[in-house]
Amino acid sequence: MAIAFLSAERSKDPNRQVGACLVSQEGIILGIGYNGFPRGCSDDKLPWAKKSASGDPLETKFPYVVHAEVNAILNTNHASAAGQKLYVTMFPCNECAKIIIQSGVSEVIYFVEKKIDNSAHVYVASHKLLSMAGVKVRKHQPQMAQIPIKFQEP
Ligand SMILES: O=c1ccn([C@H]2C[C@H](O)[C@@H](COP(=O)(O)O)O2)c(=O)[nH]1
Ligand SMILES: [Zn+2]
Repeated sequence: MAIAFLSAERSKDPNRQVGACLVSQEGIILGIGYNGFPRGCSDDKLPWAKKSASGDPLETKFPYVVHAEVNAILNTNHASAAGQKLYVTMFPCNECAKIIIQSGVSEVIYFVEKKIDNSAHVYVASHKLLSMAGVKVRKHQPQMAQIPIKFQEP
């Protein structure tokens, strides 16, 4: 989970930084991801807005951003995601739940569940899909409140 949080730090989303880390049953890190625009799509040329004044959805981030869970699975090195565990800083949306299921991930460990707003149905659908598909889901029980990182003096 610490790696997922460190990965989230790389997200340019001003409103929500999400990180994910795919880990083998033996604890080997297989893939890391955070929410961001696709390769080659500039962070400065696409909108990070959550809402647009004009109401045009193309002026928001949603049509363009790749979710952290998808990036972690796609960034997986040679190993398959099947049977592995996905640590994610926020409970996955329904679209990520579909990718998680189809890639064969066996367990999702999440840190927080998004505060229910107008997208509540999305997370209800996630729970329904993951449960029906037999993917284990649990909330992470942190052992510490922060990740102390001390960079060694050169
Ligand atoms: O499953 C998910 C759901 C959302 N995200 C990312 C995608 C966006 O960059 C933000 C959206 O959060 P808002 O609170 O609506 O700003 O979160 C993700 O990576 N995975
Ligand atoms: Zn998602």
